[in-house]
Amino acid sequence: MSSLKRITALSDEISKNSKTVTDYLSEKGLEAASFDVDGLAEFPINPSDEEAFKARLALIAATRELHDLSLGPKEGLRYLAWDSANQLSLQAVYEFKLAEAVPLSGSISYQDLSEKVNVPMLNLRRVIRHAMTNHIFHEPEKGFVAHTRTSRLLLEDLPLSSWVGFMTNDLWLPIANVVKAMKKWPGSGESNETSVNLAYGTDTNWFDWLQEDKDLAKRYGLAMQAHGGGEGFAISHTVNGYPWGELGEATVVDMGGSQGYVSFAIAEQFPKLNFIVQDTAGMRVSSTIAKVPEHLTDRVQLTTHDFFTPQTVDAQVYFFRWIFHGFSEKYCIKILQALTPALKTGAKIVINDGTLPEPGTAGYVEEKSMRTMDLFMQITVNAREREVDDWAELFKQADERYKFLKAWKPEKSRMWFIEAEWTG
Ligand SMILES: C[S@@+](CC[C@H](N)C(=O)[O-])C[C@H]1O[C@@H](n2cnc3c(N)ncnc32)[C@H](O)[C@@H]1O
Repeated sequence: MSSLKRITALSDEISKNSKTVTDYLSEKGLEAASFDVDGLAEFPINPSDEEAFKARLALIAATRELHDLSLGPKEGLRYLAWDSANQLSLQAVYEFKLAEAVPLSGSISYQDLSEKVNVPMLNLRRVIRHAMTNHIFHEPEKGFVAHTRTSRLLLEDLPLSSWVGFMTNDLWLPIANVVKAMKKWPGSGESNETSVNLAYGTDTNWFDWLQEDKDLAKRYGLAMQAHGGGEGFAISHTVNGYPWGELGEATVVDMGGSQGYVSFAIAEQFPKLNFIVQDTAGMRVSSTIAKVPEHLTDRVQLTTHDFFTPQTVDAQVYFFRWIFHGFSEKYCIKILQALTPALKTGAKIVINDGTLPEPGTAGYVEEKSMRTMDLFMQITVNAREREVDDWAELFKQADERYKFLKAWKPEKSRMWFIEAEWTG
């Protein structure tokens, strides 16, 4: 397609998809998301409303491409490289607690704000004015700062503001050390040979290291909550995306199942299933242990088991959600091998995890999200997201008696199901 035609096609697509979205919202008497301080922080489009849901994703992809095309490759690359300044202004907003210091209604002068947060006026004003180019705060009249819906989220949504702090504060130095780590430890799958180790001068792996700092551990936990609340990661996809009902009366071992919240959700909907939720001893101390809801106590048990040690529980299904993407091949193979002592012929291994789409096959939003997640797994733990073929290979390498069955992505989910069977 000629470059002129591409621009016209994109703008037509944008106009068509905006109309689909706005028609859908106005028919329901709803508003769109907005930067207005009292506006909506999210589009109220139910994923089951296929047309509007898909139109919005197409709108994001087309506006992004048209934006980049309008810049052109040369200017685009210049911008791309120095857009790390976005991280800088966002970090300053987080670190100086500016969302708390700006009043929710009305505005505050830069001078008063500067005194309130104890940051010199000129430095403060420039980071805020840069943040404003990303819709964080606005300047209703010259010299005054007021909230937008985006900055208000930093004030009111603790998991999301923790995500911001975690990414801009805690992971910024590691990000700057990834290439250095790749040169120092080429191809390493060890979780203590990462950019985090270089950035913070530690030999300890990421999870142990972050537990040493209570504030960081808390911020990480909240940030992961914000990530789990992101589009496509809801537990409902785990509950509805696998034919749990076809298992009949069965026991599922939820390995690395944390405090059991995923098992609770599946158990609620499938009354014939029993769950053994295994996690490390550290997750079973009184300060972290969740209560099993009263009506599920006879079907869900929280237990302790290290998945690198031989499995002893006899079950029909061994379930892993968000486990394998946190480990390199060597360790994933160890986890699968440690299962084999307990496996009976026909036992299923069910994995619910990220999977990289074949390049160009997923929409822009999903592709970008999964590619970014893949990089973050490298940054923190030298792990990776996998393609479908990689999953099949993983089972093969662990033990020839594993038979890889299939991998699929429930519609609208960003997480996949990967299923294998024990034939031994
Ligand atoms: C990313 S979380 C996933 C939790 C849960 N499956 C979910 O979907 O939200 C990883 C979990 O694996 C657990 N874990 C890490 N190492 C483990 C090990 N060696 N044995 C058992 N569980 C482990 C962690 O404590 C944590 O609960």
